[in-house]
Amino acid sequence: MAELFKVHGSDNNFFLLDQTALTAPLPLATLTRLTQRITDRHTGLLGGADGMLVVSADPAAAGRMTVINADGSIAKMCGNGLRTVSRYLSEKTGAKSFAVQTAQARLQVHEAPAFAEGVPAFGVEISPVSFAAADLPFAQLGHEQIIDTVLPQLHPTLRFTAVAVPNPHLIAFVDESELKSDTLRALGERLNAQNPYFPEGVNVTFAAIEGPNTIFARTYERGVGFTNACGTGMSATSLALVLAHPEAASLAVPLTVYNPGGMVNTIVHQDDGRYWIELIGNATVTDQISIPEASLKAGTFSGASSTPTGETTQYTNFVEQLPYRDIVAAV
Ligand SMILES: N[C@H](CCC[C@H](N)C(=O)O)C(=O)O
Repeated sequence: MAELFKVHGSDNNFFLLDQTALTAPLPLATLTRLTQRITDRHTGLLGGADGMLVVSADPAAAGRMTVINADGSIAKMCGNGLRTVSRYLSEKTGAKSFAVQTAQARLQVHEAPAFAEGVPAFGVEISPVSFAAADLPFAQLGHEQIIDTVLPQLHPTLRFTAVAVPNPHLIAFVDESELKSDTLRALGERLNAQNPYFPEGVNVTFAAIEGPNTIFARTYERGVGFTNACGTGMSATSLALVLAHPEAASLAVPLTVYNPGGMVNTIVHQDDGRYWIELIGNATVTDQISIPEASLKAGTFSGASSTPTGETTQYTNFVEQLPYRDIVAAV
């Protein structure tokens, strides 16, 4: 029997598979098929998920994380997922601070103080950061870089920032009524269908500034649709906030980012002219799954059986006392 875990960061939920525990690693095509099936919200396992996190061996890091979106596309990174992979590797190796290899970068991670009883937390590095059109990519918008800029092709008045961290993100700061409206869905759907502006799709985040160093963020994700939270999205939004709204946030000062699934802290750093963001938040394991390795090899989850860990209750208690539950109820 092989083992799988259902995990989440800010309720952005995933299946986590450690390939090193299998008799042989699965080919990418099998992993993709398995992800599409197991994450399906109607026919998948345990109500499906937003994607799959695959852990493999790496010669220069505690492990390597591959991120597969629910639709089978590959993501360059996943901030909420990396916290759960960090917890998994920390419990496996005993290390509290180490590096994890991702598609484009080797990122530093560390255990952080728990957010609440039974709500363990990890801090992860989000980098590299780029505003270059080629790195998102975007085209035909009339700009080399998009920082706090009106893009009439997309919306008559909203001001956008586009940044790769390295996942591609498009961000707008909006008021709470716009945050709750259907504008985000319409824009997310449009920019993730065939379109001339973001030919490879883009994660779209709307955020409301709630006070000094405090925002509420919602993301429509490339390859998934609406998720409860997007870790790289909240990190990119924190950087956009520092650049576009210096009255609300500054470099090196912790920010609190609320989201429909919970909250995280972020710190935007600039070292030697290079931006990077620290993302700190829960790393929760909700279920332990045992599954025949033959099923995994066939790209299916037949014969899987699961046991809840009990962490869901503690996480729910933590989330219920957070502010802005009225926004969560509305979106
Ligand atoms: N939810 C993830 C990001 C997934 C990104 C993905 N949707 C893409 O860029 O393809 C996070 O916590 O950072």
